[in-house]
Amino acid sequence: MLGQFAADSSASVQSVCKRLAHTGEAACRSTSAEMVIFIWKNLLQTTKERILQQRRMSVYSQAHGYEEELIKKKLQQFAGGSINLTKEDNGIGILTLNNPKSMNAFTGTMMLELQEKVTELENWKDGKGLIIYGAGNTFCSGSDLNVVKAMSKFQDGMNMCMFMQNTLTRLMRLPLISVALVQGKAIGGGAELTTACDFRLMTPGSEIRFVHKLMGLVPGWGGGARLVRIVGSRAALQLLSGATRVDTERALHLGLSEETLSSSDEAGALEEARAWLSQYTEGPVSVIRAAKEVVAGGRELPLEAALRTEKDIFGTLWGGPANLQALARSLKHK
Ligand SMILES: C[C@@H](C(=O)O)C(=O)SCCNC(=O)CCNC(=O)[C@H](O)C(C)(C)COP(=O)(O)OP(=O)(O)OC[C@H]1O[C@@H](n2cnc3c(N)ncnc32)[C@H](O)[C@@H]1OP(=O)(O)O
Repeated sequence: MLGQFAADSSASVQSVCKRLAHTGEAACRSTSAEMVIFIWKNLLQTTKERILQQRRMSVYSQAHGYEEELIKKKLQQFAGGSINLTKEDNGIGILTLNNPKSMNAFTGTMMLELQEKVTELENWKDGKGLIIYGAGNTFCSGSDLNVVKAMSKFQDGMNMCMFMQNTLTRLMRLPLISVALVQGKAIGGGAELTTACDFRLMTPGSEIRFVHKLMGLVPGWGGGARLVRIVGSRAALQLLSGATRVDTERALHLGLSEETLSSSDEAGALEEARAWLSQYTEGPVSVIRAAKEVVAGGRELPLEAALRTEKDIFGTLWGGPANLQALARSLKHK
């Protein structure tokens, strides 16, 4: 957390320095006390803008009775595993769920780390794509059952639900084309996490299963609402009320998975997933990110709002470098 704050603050300082460079002349005339106040004001403003942007991307705030600091403190008590992020030069991020002794079940600290990594991805301006996969040849078995048992009080459950919905909604809204690489099992919250990605790729023998009914529950990480949008309400109702095991064949049939990969091992499957994703991430960063943003708007907003969003995003590209270069090349799309 502190590390992230330091990184964010340093990014903010850099951005303030850039602004200072632009207004260098005026700043030079200031006394040093005025300079300090100026830097602090800018730093505060940048931090405020970042927090506001995160709120806009989230679903719940204090107004909904959501107590973020309280739930963060509680989650901190359940340590274990990690969420790792590597950002490759080709603009593809690799997010690893790493708790193989529990089939990558989410401990409390993993939930917190996921939120931190999503923030990091929101600030990654060169990113185009994201692959999420689990360590040890399996995707994720949902919440750590020890956490579920310890958080059985109503308000804890509600806060954890809102925490995970906020994080997964921000993940879904990233301007990156995202893929869940499902090896082994994606169970409960693990199945829900796959629905926060734009695409799912499965390896032979893997399965996605919403087991919530068997626990006397329904999805709470937003996986129910997203599943309806992916497979339609009839199939979603069958998968939830039947706690149905969705194998690779059924997932393809339902449109839940794009493709069954040929490799079962981690390295091979990751390589295949990278190759699959690169079909869509090749090209200028601004254009790929804009394509995802247009689709995200179309997926979530009422038509008029989506159209206006599309216009705004179009406006960021029209007459821009990628557009002018393409025009100069007089391309024919044969
Ligand atoms: C409510 C919902 C949500 O929050 O929205 C949730 O996600 S609740 C969580 C929903 N998920 C579940 O209920 C999954 C419960 N687990 C299972 O059904 C099973 O473990 C499978 C995931 C199908 C794997 O079975 P398999 O026979 O292949 O392996 P296994 O059972 O020996 O599991 C390997 C080790 O991982 C642990 N393990 C597996 N899933 C776990 C989980 N969710 N929390 C904590 N530990 C877990 C097992 O206890 C075992 O540890 P030891 O070797 O030490 O014994």
